[in-house]
Amino acid sequence: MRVLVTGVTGQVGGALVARAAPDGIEWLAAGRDRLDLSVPDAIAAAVDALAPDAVVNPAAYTAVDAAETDGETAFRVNRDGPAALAAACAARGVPLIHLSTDYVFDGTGTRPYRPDDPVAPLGVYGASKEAGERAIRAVLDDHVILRTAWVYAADGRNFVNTMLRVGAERDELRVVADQHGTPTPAGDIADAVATLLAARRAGAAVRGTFHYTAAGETTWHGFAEAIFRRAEKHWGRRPSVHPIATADYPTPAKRPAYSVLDNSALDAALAGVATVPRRPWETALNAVLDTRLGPLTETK
Ligand SMILES: NC(=O)C1=CN([C@@H]2O[C@H](COP(=O)(O)OP(=O)(O)OC[C@H]3O[C@@H](n4cnc5c(N)ncnc54)[C@H](OP(=O)(O)O)[C@@H]3O)[C@@H](O)[C@H]2O)C=CC1
Ligand SMILES: Cc1cn([C@H]2C[C@H](O)[C@@H](COP(=O)(O)OP(=O)(O)O[C@H]3O[C@@H](C)C(=O)[C@@H](O)[C@H]3O)O2)c(=O)[nH]c1=O
Ligand SMILES: [Mg+2]
Repeated sequence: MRVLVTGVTGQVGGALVARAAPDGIEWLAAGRDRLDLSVPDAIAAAVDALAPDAVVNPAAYTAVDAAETDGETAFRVNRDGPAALAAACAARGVPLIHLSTDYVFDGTGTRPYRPDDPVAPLGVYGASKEAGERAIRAVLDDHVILRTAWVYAADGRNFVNTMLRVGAERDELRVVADQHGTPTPAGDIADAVATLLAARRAGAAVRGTFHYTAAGETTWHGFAEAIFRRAEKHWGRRPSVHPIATADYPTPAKRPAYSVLDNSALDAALAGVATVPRRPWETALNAVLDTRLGPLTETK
């Protein structure tokens, strides 16, 4: 089974193609040079040229604040590109696994969001991703939309690397403590996608919208504290992180106050076929930080 993977310079796409493909699966890595989501008219030809048996689409416009003033690009990349990709999959009769986000929710929920809970994005990025989900559902039955959240990897533009950069320079940081979610490593998402593909190859017909994150929940403040708890073992110092309210950290885009995702639908869909790998968020974070900062020694 030849699996076309987009966004291979990004966190999730990069983790996927860096990972050994499951038995019988071969990755076809397609960067922006081979498949540009902002040129929807060229997508069918790009897919035909690669002739995949399945497509995974982690490529996206992910700059949440920039999207507020560049909605045209965000919608082209996050809605029109995926729509064309889904149409190309439909024409070839192959499935699409598409990545989406917790930012499709408005954050007024009081229990973890289920895949069929109503969406109401607060910002342009979330709206463009939500529009992409709808566009895929409209043209391709054989799809999996996998929403995840708060993604990071040792390399990449993410909150962990922002905190490490700023925390290396300053002794005090201020981080919002009233937005709740679940930090999730790109490598774990890649493992979940690989599990889905292997299940698919074994004949399981998993279709629809699902959630996948690490286990547990925290706030951006709690995430920052955990980052520095581990970094201290490497650095021998620890900056203090002051909890603040969202109102005290103004950003162009509004973000959900609560976007914890209920993962049980995915586990249920794969029950009896495969176990979806999932670690507690802080266990996963510590492993990624040790990769990023080097091995711990006894003396540190
Ligand atoms: N990052 C996060 O915190 C979260 C991400 N998600 C979703 O998960 C998925 C993966 O995110 P992540 O890996 O973190 O994203 P990254 O921001 O790390 O990478 C984005 C990727 O998309 C590619 N890309 C951007 N524009 C285009 C385009 N016009 N044509 C082709 N490729 C393009 C980039 O390529 P290039 O290097 O050329 O720019 C890059 O490879 C996305 O769908 C995202 O919406 C969901 C929740 C949280
Ligand atoms: C750097 C920094 C951020 N913050 C706040 C701002 C914001 O509310 C929160 C997170 O900021 P970031 O900009 O790093 O994260 P953000 O870009 O909002 O991350 C999102 O990216 C997209 C792609 C997704 O799909 C989401 O799941 C989510 O991961 O932390 C502080 O309070 N203090 C700080 O020093
Ligand atoms: Mg950001």
